[in-house]
Amino acid sequence: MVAEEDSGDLRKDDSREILDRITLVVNDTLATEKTLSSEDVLTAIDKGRSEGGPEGRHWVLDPIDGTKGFLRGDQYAIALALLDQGRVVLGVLACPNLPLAPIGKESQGSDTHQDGCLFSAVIGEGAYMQSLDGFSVVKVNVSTIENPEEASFFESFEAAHSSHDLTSSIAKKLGVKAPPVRIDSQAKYGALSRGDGAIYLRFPHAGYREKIWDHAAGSIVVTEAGGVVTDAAGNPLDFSKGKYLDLYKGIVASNRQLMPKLFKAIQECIASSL
Ligand SMILES: Nc1ncnc2c1ncn2[C@@H]1O[C@H](COP(=O)(O)O)[C@@H](O)[C@H]1OP(=O)(O)O
Ligand SMILES: [Mg+2]
Repeated sequence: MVAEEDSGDLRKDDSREILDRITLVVNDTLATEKTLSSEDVLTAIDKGRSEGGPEGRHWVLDPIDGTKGFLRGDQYAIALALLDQGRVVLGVLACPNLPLAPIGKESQGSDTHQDGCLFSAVIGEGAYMQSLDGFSVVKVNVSTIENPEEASFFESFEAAHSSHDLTSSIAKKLGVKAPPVRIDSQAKYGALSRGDGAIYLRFPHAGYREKIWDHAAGSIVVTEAGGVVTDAAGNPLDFSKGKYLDLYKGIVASNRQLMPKLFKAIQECIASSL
């Protein structure tokens, strides 16, 4: 398993109390007769130390994606994906604070006010959403919008995670009328997969390297919903290189119809920002 966290901090002396609390929660949650010790819990966390790569199968886990959103009480996600020979073949994305009803659009008179969505996708089988309590499974599809002026786009809430200036110049060039929808975590991929918006733009600042656990589950949910996820040069994301993604500039996700115009605007805006 390739996972974001290890047990390093929990093994420190001053973490004893929090480790005891975590061990209690784990034992309350697991449906097993056996009671785990704190050491068992630490050992289980450290099973996430695999480096991934092009061979065999690897689970890829981000237990809390969008830590900033989680702490603010906004959006976050629990993201799990399966790599087979370096390719994402399955993804599950839990978004406990994402409304089941569409976000980022004019109110559509929905009477659903429930929060908590679970997105899932298996390669070749489409993408699905259900409520976190396991009801109402629906197939999801990305937006079919072709005119960029009618498209709305998602980006990071945190300006430190993605350049809001660059996305704003891209949106302006495309004639996008709606303001950006800024939310944390891979919940953006989930919302995109059900057509809440039509574009997701992510341009981390120079020097930041994207990790596979931040995109594996989200990207298969979007591609199985009919969307496209690439870097800013149109290259597909390559999950076979270990923990990191080698990207040109950033990540772009949208529907097929919008991609040509989107790339043209992206190239022009990147060129004029250099
Ligand atoms: N400086 C950074 N630039 C881009 N992404 C970052 C940066 N620091 C952390 N992240 C990661 O970006 C992802 C969330 O970004 P966003 O919510 O803006 O989409 C998270 O995986 C977060 O890590 P983490 O999972 O530890 O929260
Ligand atoms: Mg993350």
